[in-house]
Amino acid sequence: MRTALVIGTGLIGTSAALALAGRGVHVHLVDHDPAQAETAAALGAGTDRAPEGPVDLAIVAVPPAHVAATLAEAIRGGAARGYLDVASVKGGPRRELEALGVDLTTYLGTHPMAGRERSGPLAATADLFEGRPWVLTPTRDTDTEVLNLALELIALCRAVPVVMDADAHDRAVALVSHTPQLVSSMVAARLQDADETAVRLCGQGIRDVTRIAASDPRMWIDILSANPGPVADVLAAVAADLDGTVRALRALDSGDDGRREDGAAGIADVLRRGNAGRTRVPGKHGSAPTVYETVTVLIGDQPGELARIFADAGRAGVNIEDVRIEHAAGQQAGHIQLMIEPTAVPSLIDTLQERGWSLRQ
Ligand SMILES: NC(=O)c1ccc[n+]([C@@H]2O[C@H](COP(=O)([O-])OP(=O)(O)OC[C@H]3O[C@@H](n4cnc5c(N)ncnc54)[C@H](O)[C@@H]3O)[C@@H](O)[C@H]2O)c1
Ligand SMILES: O=C(O)C(=O)C[C@]1(C(=O)O)C=C[C@@H](O)C=C1
Repeated sequence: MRTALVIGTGLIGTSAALALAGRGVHVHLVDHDPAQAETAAALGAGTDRAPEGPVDLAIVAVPPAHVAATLAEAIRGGAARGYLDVASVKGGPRRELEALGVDLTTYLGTHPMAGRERSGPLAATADLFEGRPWVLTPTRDTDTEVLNLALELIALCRAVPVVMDADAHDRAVALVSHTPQLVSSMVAARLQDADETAVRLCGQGIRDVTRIAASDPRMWIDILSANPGPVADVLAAVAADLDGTVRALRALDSGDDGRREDGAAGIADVLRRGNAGRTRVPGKHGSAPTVYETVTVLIGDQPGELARIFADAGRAGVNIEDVRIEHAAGQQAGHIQLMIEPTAVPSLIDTLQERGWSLRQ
């Protein structure tokens, strides 16, 4: 692929453009808000000048409700040899395109399973898709050329291609993406009017559960409107668990020993099923889940602390698999949690203690 056109230069469009531009593809950037395309160009994602002729691949990265109309216009205008979209839902946009009577042989519906709770080009990064699944939904009519262009895009973004049927994709993301978004929003919504004395105690648990509650509601209204049935099915199952859990907690709160025992069994059941589900979440880069050990270290809120601790971990020969930072309320310090292979724990602890770091249990 030598040339590409990205239509919609927000988080996803600009991230793909940055990856392509960084690997030598000439990328043109278009957005219905020209300031967004200008920002993406200033970040090094390509040029905001229109291409002079058809490009190799057009990537449509606009909100789901605008995907079909944007694609139809690009296909009818002959903007590219192949066209794909990256929307979070696949069945609806394809049916809308079919209804518009567009020739769909050069079109492929795709969905990278990577993103962030922030929107716009300034949130984009060239490595957003690295190691992440990128779903392709070809049909019998899809041209081999557009399939090959999509595979090249995915390889250039260092993602992992996964081929699926569009409706099966929508049912899968209802479970692993769309319902989690709603549940995160509902937990975060409890905080809206909560007392400040409670909110200032927020620790890592609630940060983990509510990160995606900061996502753009307009985008999610679009996504959920295009996948309401499958999401309602999963949410109904969650609601049944919620009902059972409330009943178990009420029983635990009663004065009757038998009811309390039943309540404890109900709570244990949901927690154990949660453990079992969590072990099925793939690890970094889509590999089999790995259980890491966490080493927690106190860090000061001053320049260079993170660089210093990473350098000391490097000195211990330890690969940091994941990292989290928790800032202590009202203090010039915080905790950094370093997730590492269990066998590396003794050597990391020894080195960090030698280098004067304060470790926490
Ligand atoms: N945010 C995520 O985590 C994520 C992950 C994977 C896929 N997606 C999908 O990627 C697409 C883009 O999402 P995003 O997070 O980058 O959103 P975003 O809000 O960051 O960017 C969308 C961009 O599209 C532009 N736009 C809107 N309508 C347009 C039109 N008709 N023509 C041209 N430009 C238009 C907007 O000005 C904006 O710059 C969506 O379809 C979304 O479902 C999002
Ligand atoms: O990590 C996040 O912030 C995301 O919400 C990303 C996420 C997801 O659910 O995994 C959200 C929607 C997209 O369609 C794909 C990815």
